[in-house]
Amino acid sequence: MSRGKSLYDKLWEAHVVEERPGSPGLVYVDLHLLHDGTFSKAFSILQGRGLSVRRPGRAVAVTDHCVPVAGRADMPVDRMLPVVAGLLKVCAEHRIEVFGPGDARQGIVHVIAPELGLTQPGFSIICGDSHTPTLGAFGTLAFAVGTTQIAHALASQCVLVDRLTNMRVTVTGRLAPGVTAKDLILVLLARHGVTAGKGHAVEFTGEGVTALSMEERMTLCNMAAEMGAKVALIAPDAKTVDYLRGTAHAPAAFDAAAEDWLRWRSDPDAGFDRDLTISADAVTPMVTWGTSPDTALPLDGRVPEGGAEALTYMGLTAGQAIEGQAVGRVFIGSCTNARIEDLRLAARVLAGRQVSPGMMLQVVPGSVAVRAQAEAEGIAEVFRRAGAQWGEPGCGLCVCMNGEAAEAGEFVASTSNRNFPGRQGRGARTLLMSPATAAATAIAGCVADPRPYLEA
Ligand SMILES: CC(C)[C@H](C(=O)O)[C@@H](O)C(=O)O
Ligand code: SF4
Repeated sequence: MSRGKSLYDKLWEAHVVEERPGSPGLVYVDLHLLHDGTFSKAFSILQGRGLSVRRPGRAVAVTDHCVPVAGRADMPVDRMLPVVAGLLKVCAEHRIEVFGPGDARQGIVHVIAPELGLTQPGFSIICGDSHTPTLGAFGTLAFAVGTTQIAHALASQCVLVDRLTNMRVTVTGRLAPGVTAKDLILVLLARHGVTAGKGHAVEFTGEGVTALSMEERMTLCNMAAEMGAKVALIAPDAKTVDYLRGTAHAPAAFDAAAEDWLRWRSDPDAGFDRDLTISADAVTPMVTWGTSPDTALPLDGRVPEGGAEALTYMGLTAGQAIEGQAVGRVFIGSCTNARIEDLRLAARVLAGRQVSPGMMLQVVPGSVAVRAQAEAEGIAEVFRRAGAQWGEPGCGLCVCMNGEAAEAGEFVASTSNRNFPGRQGRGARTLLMSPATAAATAIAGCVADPRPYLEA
């Protein structure tokens, strides 16, 4: 009996140019996103082969990984890391549009691509960055590529990629107040591990997903990458259409396009190779204790036995409570949680309060647009009054590719997506959590539950 097609199958079939049994498929790329963290070698390959960029108008570049996020306002580009000027130069040479420092469209690639309406349902988008599945929240076939594939795509507007199998994660129920999409994905990771989505395109579906805002959906799809998923997907609906309406790159015939977008969904009888279900009602605020994103536990949990190496790195003891763990620095930022709703939530916790003495709280908005919005809404002022550093858009302390880093041994409460050893500085200890929990932690000086602050 023939079974229906999944959203992934449909997107694949709409973009695959050539497919032979046992070989990767040749997939056409509607949009190629480039950033300052991974472009350089790919352009060298191109140059070495004497090739030019086939469709410069179908590529967009942005500086995010390597730009400073503090004191940037009047800084000349040549005082930043050389790679920043390098990206601007190579893009000028190849006539690729680039959003550099000072550009109103600048921000973290996965934040600006949706914000500008560059991400649309039914598109195929690639980027040399593992968190590209974030864009799948729009029903977009978005996936990460490596250096060679970047070069191939620049030269041909196509990439060779293996077809994935289908996985479905059904989310029932709804998240409780003070509990976020970040907590939901951390529960999924804790339960199913960092390889749960390996080889699969993961479609999130169910009441718990439709109830999420577009920004929360992006958080979910962003960290599907931590489950090993190359592609994450959510079927477009009215919220998707509303989000994209009025964006800079929204189609001119918007209503007709929107109608077309809504057909991007899995058939009711589509088959999935793996099926998981999770209840959103039961999710509570989560925090990681170890050195991979699946080492997550509820705030009232205790650090588990085992994982001796992780415990040594983290300086934690099996059996200890995680709530109340002292923290030196809080980072609210990254492509996981630096959109306006994340900042609004953090500001609700911080309003009228002060960060704990000696605590460093850095708030780094995901884009220039998010930053301006936060200024306009008075949220930036809430952060400043609380004693936070209010940064300029970029990846910043999420990955430390811009020269900034936390200190060895320092505990960093972070709204980012990875807690690998050395990720936020050599010897630095990352605790992943939601923006609400991070804000509460900044006030308390130790890992703290945001819910009492939100109720008060
Ligand atoms: C620099 C880049 C290649 C890297 C990625 O691919 O994800 C970075 O964004 C990260 O989050 O680790
Ligand atoms: S914010 Fe972090 S996870 Fe996201 S693209 Fe930048 S470095 Fe990667």
